[in-house]
Amino acid sequence: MTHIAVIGAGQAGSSLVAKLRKCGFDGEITLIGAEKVLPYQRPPLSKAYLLGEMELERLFLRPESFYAENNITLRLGTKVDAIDAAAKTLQIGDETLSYDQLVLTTGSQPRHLPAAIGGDLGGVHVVRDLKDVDAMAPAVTDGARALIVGGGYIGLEAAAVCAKRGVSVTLVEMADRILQRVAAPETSDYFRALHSAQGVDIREGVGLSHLEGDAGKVTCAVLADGTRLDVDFVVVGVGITPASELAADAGLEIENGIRTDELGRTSDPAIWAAGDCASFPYKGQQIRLESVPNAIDQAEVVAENLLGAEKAYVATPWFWSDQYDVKLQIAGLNSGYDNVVTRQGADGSMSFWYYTGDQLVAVDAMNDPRAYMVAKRLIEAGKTADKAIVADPEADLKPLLKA
Ligand SMILES: NC(=O)c1ccc[n+]([C@@H]2O[C@H](COP(=O)([O-])OP(=O)(O)OC[C@H]3O[C@@H](n4cnc5c(N)ncnc54)[C@H](O)[C@@H]3O)[C@@H](O)[C@H]2O)c1
Repeated sequence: MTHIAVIGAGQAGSSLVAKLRKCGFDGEITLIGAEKVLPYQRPPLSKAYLLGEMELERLFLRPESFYAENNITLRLGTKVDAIDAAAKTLQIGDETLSYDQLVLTTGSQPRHLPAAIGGDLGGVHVVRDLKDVDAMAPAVTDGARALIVGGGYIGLEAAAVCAKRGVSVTLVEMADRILQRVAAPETSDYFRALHSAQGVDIREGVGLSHLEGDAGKVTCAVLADGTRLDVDFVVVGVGITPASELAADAGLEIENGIRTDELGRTSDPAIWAAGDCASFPYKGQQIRLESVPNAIDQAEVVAENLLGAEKAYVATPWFWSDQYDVKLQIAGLNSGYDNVVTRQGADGSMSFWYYTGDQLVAVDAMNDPRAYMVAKRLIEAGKTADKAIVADPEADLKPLLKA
């Protein structure tokens, strides 16, 4: 019987095995995950779960019974030590497990601050896994003082939760503006103002020099400009690196993560990859997307291709982030844009529409689901939006879809 093994039991791995069964695959499936918990959703970790407003069980993507009922062997708390691509086996401690097809959905690892600058002190937290948030949550109390390093999604979402809990927050962003990896300056300005209004002290263009501690626990942060801040805890949100070591050691091609073709196949014909760890061709580039929608969509396409569909993965990038009562929704990738149209919506909602010439390439929408939905559909269809209509707050956007 054909055996498909999947390494990595996160969003991509869980979606992939479910899709295999949905497509009628009746061979053997093994889903291997290093963490001991059932596959869970990560987005609530830096929001509702950190706030203590979401139970652990509600994080699980599927109940345990799902895997049993679908005859999927779940091997949690299991670390794969090596892949022997020639022999088509996995080394797990003393055990050797054979596969016919292998999928790598190994995700990514958070970057840590180096130990040399105090990154290993107690009270210094990353936000990636359940255990990270469980370790940090008790520190998030009224009156505590926090330094957040990094003004990306993790840093800003953590800042919002901390501020809501009465923590006094300073956030340092090394680049000249927050959210520079994912959004344009207009959106950075919007979120800077939002956080400032909640009392978060955002400092851009300044990095962290080092952390100081007492009895192994962080007490003080020294910024690159010499500023000293007394702190009770530190949140580190300085990005992630794709988990590609196993693949590299197995001799697979690595390029910005595990390199795949448009089908999701790596340089070894029996090994596939999907999610945060995988790079794939997109409009002439080899890109990697760090998002839940990408993890699901790519994994599902790989599942179909494992069964012979030969279907190219066509990414339609979209992202979201919740901060305070603002929902940011992003459609498309704004790389290469050269002009922006601002649309003021009702009740303080807003959207920024990015164009290359007259071609719409991306939209950031704040509390404006309609603008987001219309833009996403236009971008997916390769269409554009008349700038005068976009800029007119009274104009209905829906007719743009019919243009
Ligand atoms: N809502 C969402 O979509 C969401 C929410 C949380 C996390 N995530 C994902 O989790 C991953 C990690 O998020 P993240 O925010 O850590 O990564 P990120 O790459 O989005 O942001 C990291 C930020 O840290 C800054 N930085 C790096 N080194 C620094 C330093 N030494 N001092 C100060 N600033 C520094 C960078 O300039 C960058 O702005 C990403 O893939 C992200 O997309 C997504």
